[in-house]
Amino acid sequence: MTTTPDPVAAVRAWEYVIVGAGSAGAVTAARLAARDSGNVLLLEAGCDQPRPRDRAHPLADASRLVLAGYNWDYRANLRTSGRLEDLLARGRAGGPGAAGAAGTGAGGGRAAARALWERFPYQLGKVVGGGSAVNGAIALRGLPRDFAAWEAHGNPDWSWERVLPFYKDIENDADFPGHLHGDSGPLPIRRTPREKVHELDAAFWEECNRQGVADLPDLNSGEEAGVGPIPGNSVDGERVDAATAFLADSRGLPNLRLRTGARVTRVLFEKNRAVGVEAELDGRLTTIRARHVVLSAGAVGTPVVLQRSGVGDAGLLRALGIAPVVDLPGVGRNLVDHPSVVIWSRPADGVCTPGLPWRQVAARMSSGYDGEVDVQVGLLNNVESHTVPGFVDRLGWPLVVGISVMLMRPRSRGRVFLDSADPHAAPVIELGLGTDAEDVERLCHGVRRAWSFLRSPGLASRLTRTQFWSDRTIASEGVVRSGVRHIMNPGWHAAGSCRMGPGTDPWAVADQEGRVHGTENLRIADASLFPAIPSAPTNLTTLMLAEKLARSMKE
Ligand SMILES: Cc1cc2nc3c(=O)[nH]c(=O)nc-3n(C[C@H](O)[C@H](O)[C@H](O)COP(=O)(O)OP(=O)(O)OC[C@H]3O[C@@H](n4cnc5c(N)ncnc54)[C@H](O)[C@@H]3O)c2cc1C
Repeated sequence: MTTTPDPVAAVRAWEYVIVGAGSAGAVTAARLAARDSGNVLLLEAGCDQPRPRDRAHPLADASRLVLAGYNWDYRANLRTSGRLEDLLARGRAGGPGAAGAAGTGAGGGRAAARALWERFPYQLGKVVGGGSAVNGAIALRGLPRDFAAWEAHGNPDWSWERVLPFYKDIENDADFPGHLHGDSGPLPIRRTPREKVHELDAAFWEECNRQGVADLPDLNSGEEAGVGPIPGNSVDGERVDAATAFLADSRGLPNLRLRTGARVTRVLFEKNRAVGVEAELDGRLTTIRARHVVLSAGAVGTPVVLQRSGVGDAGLLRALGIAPVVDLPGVGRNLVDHPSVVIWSRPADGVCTPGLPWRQVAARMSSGYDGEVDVQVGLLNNVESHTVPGFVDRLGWPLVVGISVMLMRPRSRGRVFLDSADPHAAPVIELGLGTDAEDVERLCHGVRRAWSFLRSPGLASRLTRTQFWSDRTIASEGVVRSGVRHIMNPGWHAAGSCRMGPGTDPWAVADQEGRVHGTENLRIADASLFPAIPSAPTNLTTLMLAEKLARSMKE
């Protein structure tokens, strides 16, 4: 039987192959293709979005997250196990089979009855638009101090002054046109006016003011404490994801090809020069040649593709039987996400309605651990309880309201790695939340602060019951600490697993233009590059990063 080769494999060599059509991949592909810079192939493991897109379609509905249907079915260990160390020991001892089976370390081998924290649903986006197509459409920038940290990691091109023009280039901020904001970029940014916020959000806002948290009408400027409307990339309740904002207008370009159902298994090298990728196209293994390969597979996908290609910790690669191309121990390390604690309550009848906005107001403030502005607090409103992972629904509450405390700059770090060379093996994701004791202490203080908001008359009168927490549990330091450790969850803001920095940094994977150390013609452009997680959800910063990197690729 003869089979016709897939058209994308029949091209002799693409100028650029971009792996992953998520937030960063959509921007990178659109920007590269808009310049007449040769042919660009964008490969996405997931499916395309329906076009035209119905307003009621889950990918369009910004009132809720999309956690099924357009997602990777990953499970994350919220802590760490000894599994990676087992593999590294095996690699040092001489390769596959040299030591016991992987997964025998602390916490690694207990297959049965694993607690939620060991297999937390970590449903990153698997669709054109990636995370931006399934997320909460919160469009908060990082703070100037975050980029001081990026600079301190040896990336002088990423100071606040140097990133601000790129935030502005991507934004169309209708509320604050002016020198600090863009008003003609592809991404619409809107806030709910105070008089239109939901009664629960209004009560939260008032209580913030009463407790001395000042109004901050524009949370995308400055870095001081304050409360205000959340900037969002949705218009009239419709999510405007990266595919809609950046890719839609480029789809017709003759030099851009989007191929969905294309899961890249590895980068192909001649010595250390990337010459293409191997991908499963609708399940069929295919070789695609390219002069430049850009990995935009996200903070889980990118390190895993690198490891499978022989770029990573040589000890790990040897343990898996993968021939090392470049020994880069930082690949998959420094994984970080924002830990949050959510206190769930049942609203009084008639207060909440499914389909109404779920995030409208946020406050950044000090938890009280020290003077630092270290937590973001806000309500998760109008939430249907079946959409909350791990919600103990014995209580039978169909609708819930959460007050969420998110740690803005966690110190804890996790890792993502392969424990098998099988191209279909799922990555091991260990988020390491709370491995740094200070993170736990800050969250404990933040939870007490959130409790004081919840007990205010404006909120308490609209809520009937609260899950787990009470005045008594909050008064006990031990209970709060143990509660925080057990309830803390990630924000699906995976970042940092291939951090950028100079070659002198042993944990850096790419330079500040995204070029993978020790290789040629191979770049990264996605949230895995973040040297430190921004103090806010990560999408807007990922889009800004891709905009800036695409500019440098074009020069
Ligand atoms: C449920 C959820 C809620 C969130 N809420 C918010 C929010 O409200 N605000 C905010 O700012 N941020 C939010 N985030 C985070 C934000 O969306 C991400 O930080 C951002 O999308 C990361 O962009 P990226 O380009 O690095 O990766 P992604 O957008 O994840 O893109 C990676 C793409 O690569 C594809 N891919 C992966 N591996 C392969 C492979 N081997 N071959 C081919 N394709 C591959 C994936 O399918 C995906 O489409 C949320 C994320 C999730 C998942």
